[in-house]
Amino acid sequence: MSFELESYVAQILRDIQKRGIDAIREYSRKFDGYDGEFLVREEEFEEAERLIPEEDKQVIARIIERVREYHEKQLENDKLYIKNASLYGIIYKPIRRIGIYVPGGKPLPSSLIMTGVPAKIAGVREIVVTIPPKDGKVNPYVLYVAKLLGIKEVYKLGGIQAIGAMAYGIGMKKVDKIFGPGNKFVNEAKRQVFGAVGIDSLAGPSEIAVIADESANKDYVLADLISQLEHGKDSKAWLLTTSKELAEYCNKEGVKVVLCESLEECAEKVNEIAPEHLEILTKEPLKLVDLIENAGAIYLGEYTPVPAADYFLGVNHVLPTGGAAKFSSVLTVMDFMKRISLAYVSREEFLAERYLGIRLAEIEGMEQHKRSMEIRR
Ligand SMILES: NC(=O)c1ccc[n+]([C@@H]2O[C@H](COP(=O)([O-])OP(=O)(O)OC[C@H]3O[C@@H](n4cnc5c(N)ncnc54)[C@H](O)[C@@H]3O)[C@@H](O)[C@H]2O)c1
Ligand SMILES: N[C@H](CO)Cc1c[nH]c[nH+]1
Ligand SMILES: [Zn+2]
Repeated sequence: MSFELESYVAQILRDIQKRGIDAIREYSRKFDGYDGEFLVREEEFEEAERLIPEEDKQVIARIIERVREYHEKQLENDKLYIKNASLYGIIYKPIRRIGIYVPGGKPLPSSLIMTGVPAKIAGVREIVVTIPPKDGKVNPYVLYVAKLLGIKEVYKLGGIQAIGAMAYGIGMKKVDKIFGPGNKFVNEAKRQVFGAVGIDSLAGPSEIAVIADESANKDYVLADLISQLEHGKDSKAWLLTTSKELAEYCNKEGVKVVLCESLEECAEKVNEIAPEHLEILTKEPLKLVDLIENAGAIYLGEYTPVPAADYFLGVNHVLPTGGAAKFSSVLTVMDFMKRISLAYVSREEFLAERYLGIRLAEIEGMEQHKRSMEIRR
């Protein structure tokens, strides 16, 4: 992230905090050419539903089913155990109110499926969606997906102003955590509002890295690299290969080609990049997986191209970019939940073990902590 981008976004967010809805309206006019009501009306949902052909409704239903099937397996049970008649553990609770940003430069209903489905599985009660309008309207497929998922609060808001509105509660009730991908402005705004709200990850402009050897189909490799560049000029594509012929074939605008001595060297370079997606198209792709430490998602073999994962495999396509895969992960159901630690201690354990706490309180000079443990009978 550049210093210019950071200060540009900070200035807009500060203005939104200071001037509230007036600033939101102004930026909406300026960046999205929109000057109307932000909240989508029931008639607009109905109109969107009418516009969608029956076959597309079936495609969407089937994709939602596949995404649901994959994500349901991620739901974790509370982890509790009993020791000395005491109860210890971790319990999970859904976040109460979340905001989902749906990209709208090129509207991506698939991104609402990828965020809305796991949110529902987690049991989130209140879901707000924002998406930049085009010619004053929200993409009908996005509204249709929202309707299928039971999401009623959809706002015609995009970019930094959408993130500011959700984070500071302007023109809507404030959310607890913001989810969803977006361009560099959205991503930087999410980074800056972290603290006022939670965020899922830094899921910015799309990226792909491919590790391939001489066994890979050249056309497949090139098509996959170029697929992610289609998202926009900030997207990135790297090819790491041991094949000179493939390197030459894929040496096209926007593709950074790195010719390596070995597949191990390819893996090392990938770990430095920490790409959003990594495809491995080698004779034995599974053998390389152990060497990869940093990637948002790893897809193996000829029949797992990134676009398949973007749309229908069921795996989540909201992934960290810009090197954030070094410290964060693909979106899962558990990102929509909080962990709460739980303990219910028995008298006998407390009395037998409290000398530990009392001594540590003495070491730290915490008289009142010590007293709280000492006075119990
Ligand atoms: N990492 C992931 O998981 C993932 C998944 C899907 C999509 N993506 C990425 O999401 C992005 C979607 O981008 P998009 O542009 O299509 O939609 P977007 O909704 O993210 O951004 C469009 C909005 O940006 C704002 N904007 C544009 N120019 C601006 C400017 N100069 N100053 C301030 N605000 C400005 C406008 O409000 C506009 O509505 C792509 O980069 C794509 O690669 C990432
Ligand atoms: N490739 C994107 C994630 O970086 C997801 C997506 C949505 N639509 C098309 N592609
Ligand atoms: Zn994509």
